[in-house]
Parts: sequence; C-alpha cells; structure tokens
Amino acid sequence: MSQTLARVAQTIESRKLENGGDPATSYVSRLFSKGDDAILKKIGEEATELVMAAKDARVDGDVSKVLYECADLWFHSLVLLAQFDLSPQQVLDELARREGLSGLAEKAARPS
Ligand SMILES: N=c1c2ncn([C@@H]3O[C@H](COP(=O)(O)OP(=O)(O)OP(=O)(O)O)[C@@H](O)[C@H]3O)c2ncn1[C@@H]1O[C@H](COP(=O)(O)O)[C@@H](O)[C@H]1O
Repeated sequence: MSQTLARVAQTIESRKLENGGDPATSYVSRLFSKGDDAILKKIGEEATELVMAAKDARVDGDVSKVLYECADLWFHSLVLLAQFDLSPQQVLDELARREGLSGLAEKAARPS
C-alpha cells in the first residue's frame, strides 16, 4: 500500500475518541465525535466539489483543483473507512481482486 495512505490512515485511527483523540484540537476527532451523518455529509460535499472542479477544468483548463478536491474526497473516504473499522488496504485488495476482470463482462454475468 502507498506509504502515504498507510500513514494518514494510522493518524486517522489515532484520532478516534477511544484512542485519545481530542475534538478541541483535531478535525478528524471532531468528525468522529459528530458521528456517521457528519462524515457522510462531508463525503457528499467533497464528491460534489470534485464534480464541479472537473466541469470547471474543462472550461478554464485548471486541473489543479481536480487534484485538490480528489484529495479531499479520498481523505474523507479514509475517515469513513475508519469509522467502520475498515482499512485502505482492504479497498486496494478489492481493486486487486477486480484486476483483469472487464467491467462489461462482470456486469453481463450478474444475475438478472
Ligand atoms: N488530509 C487531511 C485533510 N484534508 C482536508 N482536511 C480538512 O477537511 C476540512 C473540510 O474541508 P472543506 O474544504 O470542506 O472546508 P470547510 O467547508 O471549511 O469544512 P467544514 O467546516 O464543512 O468541516 C478542512 O478543515 C480541511 O483542512 C484535512 N484534515 C486532515 N487531514 C489529515 O488528517 C491528519 C489529522 O488531522 P487532525 O485530526 O486535524 O489533526 C492531518 O495531519 C492530515 O494528514
């Protein structure tokens, strides 16, 4: 796994309230203290901001905002994974499992 992903996931884990995280000093702890709905709201917002950045980039050519918003979405997705005691490695394992399996073939093989 990317060392950066692993390190950020480890920091996020350390921010859980049961691990001593303090909502007064940590953004992540504050999100954990607010619970599922606050985390899900951020995911929705960041996904929308990424969509808007991509649309804007087609107009003004500024792809830097696409990277910035994608990082926000990935980061908040890491918080969501931690909320469910899941790890980014498990997502990477799922992507690895799918490697070489055509999305079109997989969809066609689904039970109707
Ligand atoms: N990668 C990030 C990261 N990316 C974005 N953010 C924060 O996510 C928040 C939401 O971003 P927005 O642009 O939506 O800002 P906003 O609309 O003002 O936010 P809200 O008031 O709606 O929450 C901002 O406060 C950003 O600073 C992050 N906060 C923390 N991290 C990582 O998490 C670690 C732990 O952070 P703390 O828990 O704050 O110590 C950090 O060291 C970083 O590695």
